Amino acid sequence: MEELIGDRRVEDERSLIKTPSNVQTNYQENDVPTSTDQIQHATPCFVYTLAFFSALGGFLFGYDTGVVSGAMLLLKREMNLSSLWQELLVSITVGAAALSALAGGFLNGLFGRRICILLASFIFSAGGIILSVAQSKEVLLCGRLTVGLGIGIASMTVPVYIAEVSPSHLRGQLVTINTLFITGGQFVASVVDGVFSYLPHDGWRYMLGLSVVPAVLQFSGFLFLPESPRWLLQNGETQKARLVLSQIRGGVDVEDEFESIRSSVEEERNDSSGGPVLWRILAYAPTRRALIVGCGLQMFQQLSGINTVMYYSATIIQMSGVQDDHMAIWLAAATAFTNFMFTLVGVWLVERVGRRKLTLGSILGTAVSLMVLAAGFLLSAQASPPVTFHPRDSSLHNSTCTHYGFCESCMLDPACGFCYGVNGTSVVESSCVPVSAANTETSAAGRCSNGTQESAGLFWAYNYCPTSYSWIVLLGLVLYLAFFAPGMGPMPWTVNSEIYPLWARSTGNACSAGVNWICNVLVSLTFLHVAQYLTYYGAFFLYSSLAALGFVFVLGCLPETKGLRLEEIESRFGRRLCSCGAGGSQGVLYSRVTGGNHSDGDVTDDE
Ligand SMILES: O[C@H]1[C@H](O)[C@@H](O)[C@H](O)[C@@H](O)[C@H]1O
Repeated sequence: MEELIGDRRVEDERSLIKTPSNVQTNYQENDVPTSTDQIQHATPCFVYTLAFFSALGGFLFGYDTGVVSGAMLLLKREMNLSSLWQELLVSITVGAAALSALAGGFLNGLFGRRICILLASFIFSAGGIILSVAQSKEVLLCGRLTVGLGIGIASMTVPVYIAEVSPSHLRGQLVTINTLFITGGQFVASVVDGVFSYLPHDGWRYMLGLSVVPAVLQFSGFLFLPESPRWLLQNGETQKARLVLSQIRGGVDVEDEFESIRSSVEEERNDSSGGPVLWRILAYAPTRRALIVGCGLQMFQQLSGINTVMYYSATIIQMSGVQDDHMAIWLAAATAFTNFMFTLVGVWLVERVGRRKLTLGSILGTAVSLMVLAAGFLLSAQASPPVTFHPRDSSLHNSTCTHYGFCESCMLDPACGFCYGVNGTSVVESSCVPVSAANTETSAAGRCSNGTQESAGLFWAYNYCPTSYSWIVLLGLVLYLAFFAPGMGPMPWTVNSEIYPLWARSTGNACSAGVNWICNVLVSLTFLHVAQYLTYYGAFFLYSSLAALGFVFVLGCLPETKGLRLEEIESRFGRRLCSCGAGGSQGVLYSRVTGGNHSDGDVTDDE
């Protein structure tokens, strides 16, 4: 019986999905457009407006996490920041995001999605203002903490809100647009960093303060936008929910959809055994499995090293011989742009190939490109130029840097850099010397204390070594972004927004977003140490193995949710998922739910 109902719902839903064949058949049979057809053709602009204003939260998430690297270059000079303070200013935002994402689950359940988005944009605006007027590093810290609180709430609320207001055939695409806005925010931040890095003073105030503009835009927009109809129904505001649903669907008949939400809310109410939501999620097998899948995806997203690769992109590019600082900033902007463009590919693919195939292809490609990156670093390390020149400067005698025999070991010590000359294509007269405490672009003493002096044939390499294998590293970087950005970038957010039943949605998303931010902090804080112990190629081999592990996880645990109504997705987690491969019990589950019909490239294609 249960299975029959499941079949009917999927059939109903499938007829709502726009495919040339079903639209045409309806017209031929009835001659009069049905309400289903109207839904197809009239995906109302209102849904896009809602998605746009919500995704501004994603933009701010991307902007505020991306802008700091460029701002830091100026801040450390103008505010005389020690490396501890620099690290604090970067990581406090991510740490605060982790905490507020976790708290966001509670706030979402209590006050609704709309209030939480309003709250996040208010916090973003406040944070931007604090940062742009800061006169001391303590105030800066306070501003960075504030924006972190905004990022955490936005990162878990926005995907949920978009998923809840979208029609199912567009849901994946619209939620993925939020990640497009995240990567768009990171790209805009890198351009803003580039532009304001030319200002002699206070460029960082503009960089950090500009986030107020989208924040105020989002706040003003959301004053007029509605609450999610699903949350309204769950909180007993039935009439309002019906009104909002029909407004969002452009006035077409929403009775079917409304009834399906209502019956699932009622079922949940009757089944509800009480106790804290997290406990109920863990105690009920389908939601427990959903939580494992959601948190696992978020964990593997971060463990495959996206933020390290993005952060490290400027150095990777410098390895290829770009010495000029401004040039490196612009090339880092090109990396962010590549990330953005490939996320766009994800928006295009998600409703065509589905979440599962997209994630599988993406994580496999990510693992392989991390291997390419690692191989590039390995070859560069093996060809690392030796130290051939030992300056007599007395201030260098006590430095550990002078003990290193090769550029590779010199570069792995954050206190040292490599000063070298070039004769044709070979490195000559190279020395390992301490880096200046105030500015990593120069050495503390010796020939490179004035930075790069290309006219004198002298070069300063901090954090990298001159190598002829840099093209392999560059290739690895581009491949990495091409594979990661369409799938592993957006899918963890998209999948999480849809796999939990309504009663568990806020808490489930809060936990998985929390896992994302915690793993983000872990990876970025440990990267330098990992690189020191394992060297760069070791670190990237490690990320590659973690991504490979992620592939196995996705293969065994992630069901396809494309095209299903939110209320139907719970059934996908009703059977054991994680012990099976694509042909295991998951395959059985798929054919039951879909009645074994594989047509239209719909929900069945992953058996
Ligand atoms: O999905 C996003 C995206 O991939 C970003 O580029 C990355 O910085 C974030 O950490 C991630 O959550």
